[in-house]
Amino acid sequence: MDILVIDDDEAIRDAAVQLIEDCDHYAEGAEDSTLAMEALKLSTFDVVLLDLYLRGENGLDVLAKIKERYPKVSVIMITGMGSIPDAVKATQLGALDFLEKPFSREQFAMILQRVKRHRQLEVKVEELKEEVATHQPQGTYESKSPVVRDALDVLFRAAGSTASILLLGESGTGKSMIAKEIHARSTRKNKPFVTVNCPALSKELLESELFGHVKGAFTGALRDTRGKVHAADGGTLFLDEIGELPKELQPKLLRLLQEWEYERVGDTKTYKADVRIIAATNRDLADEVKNGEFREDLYFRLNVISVALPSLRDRREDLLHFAEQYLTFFAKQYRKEVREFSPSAKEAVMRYPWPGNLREMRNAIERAVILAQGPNIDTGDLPAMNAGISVSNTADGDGPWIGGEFSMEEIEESHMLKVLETTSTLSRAAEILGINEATLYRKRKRLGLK
Ligand SMILES: Nc1ncnc2c1ncn2[C@@H]1O[C@H](COP(=O)(O)OP(=O)(O)OP(=O)(O)O)[C@@H](O)[C@H]1O
Repeated sequence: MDILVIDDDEAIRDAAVQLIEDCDHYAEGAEDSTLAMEALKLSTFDVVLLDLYLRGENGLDVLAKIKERYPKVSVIMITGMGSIPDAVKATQLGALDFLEKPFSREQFAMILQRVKRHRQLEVKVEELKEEVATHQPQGTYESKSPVVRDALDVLFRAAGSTASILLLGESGTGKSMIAKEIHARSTRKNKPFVTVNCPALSKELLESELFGHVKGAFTGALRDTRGKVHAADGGTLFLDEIGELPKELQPKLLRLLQEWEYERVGDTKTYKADVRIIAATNRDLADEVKNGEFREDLYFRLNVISVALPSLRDRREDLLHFAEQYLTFFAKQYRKEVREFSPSAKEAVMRYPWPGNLREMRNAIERAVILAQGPNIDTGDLPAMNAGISVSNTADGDGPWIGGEFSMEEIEESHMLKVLETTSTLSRAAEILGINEATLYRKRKRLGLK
C-alpha cells in the first residue's frame, strides 16, 4: 500500500515512514497540510496517517479537506494521550481509525489489516451496486405527455429544497422510483434514502420501526434499537402508503416534521433528526381528512408540494416508449436477440388499459422477452393484452370474467382472490399480481380478509 504520513514532528514522521517501509509498504512524509495536499495531488495514496495536532493547524480541518477531495483515501488519525474525544470526532468526520503515539510495529500492522478489510468491503459494495444497477431498468423521466412533464418539472425543481413532497397516484405509477430520483437530485444525495412501508406493520411495530425502542419497551424488545428516522438523519425518509399511518402515530410524525424531534418507544429522552420527508399514497388524502381519518395539520405539512402521477392509461403517448425501453433492457439482461414489437403487438400495447401501470408493463415485457422465439415480440407473447383472455376463464366460471359486464374493480378483486387462494405466501401472490406486498396487504385488509 502507498501511505502518506502527515506529522509536524520530524522525528515521529521519519520513524513512521521507516516503520512502514520495514513492513514492505511505500511511504512519504509531509510536515503540514499544504505539502500533504501537494503530495496527494501528485500521487495516489491508499492510506493517510494524520496527526490530530499539527502545529498551527487543526488536524480535523485537514481531515475534512482530505475526505472532501479524496473520499476513497483511508485516513488513520495519529493521536496523543488523552485525546480520545477528538479521535472519536475524527471518526465521525470519516477517519477510519486512530493510532495512539508512540505506536509499535504490531499496532501498525493491526491497523493496516483493518484498512485492508475495509477496502475489500468497499470494493464488494461497489461491485454489488453495479450488479443491482444492471438488473433494474433505469427510471425514465422524459415524457411526451404535458401533464407528466409538468409534474416532473415541479418535482425536480423542488428536489433541491427541504420541503416535504406528497406523491399521489395509483399503484405502480412509479411513486417510489420518483422519490429515489428526487433524493438523487437533492443536496442530500450522498446521505441515506430510507423507506418505511406504513401498512406492512402493526401500529406498535410501525412506531418502533420509525422511531426505535428501548430494551423491554414491549414484549420482544430484547435490545435498544434506533429507528429509520435516525437511519435517515441528514437524508430522505420515504413514507410509502402514508394514508395507512395509524391515527395514534400521526401527531408523532407531525412533531417530527415541525420540530425535528421524536422519542423512541419506551424512552423519555428526546432525539433530533434532520430528515426530508417524501410521502406517497394512492388514497384520496383530502377525503380522508374530511372523514376524520387523517389529521388536517399533518396533511397540510406533508402537502407543501403535492404532485399526482397519472396512470399509464392517461399517458398513452408514452406507452410505446416505455415498452421499447423495457424490451431493450430485458433483451440485454437475458442475452436474447429480441429487437422490436411486431405491429400487432404494438397495437396490443396501445389498446390495453394497464391497470397495474408501469409495474405491470415491466413484468409483462420481461416475460415476453423471455418467451419470445424470434427477433420480434408478437401478441402471443403478451397474453394479458390479448382480447378475450379471461381472469376467471369464461362466463361458465364462477365470478366475473373478462368481456362480461363487470367493472375493473370487480375483475381486479376476483383475480386477486384467486391468486391469493392458490399461493402460499403473500410475497408470492404480490409477485404474480405485479404489485408490492404492502399494497396487497392493504387491498386484502380492505376486503376484510385475514
Ligand atoms: N420512471 C420509471 N421508468 C421506468 N420504469 C419505472 C418508472 N417508475 C416505475 N417504474 C417501474 O414500475 C415499478 C413500480 O414502480 P414503483 O414501485 O415506484 O411504483 P409505486 O407507485 O410506488 O407503486 P406502489 O403504490 O404499489 O408502491 C418499478 O419497479 C419499475 O419497474
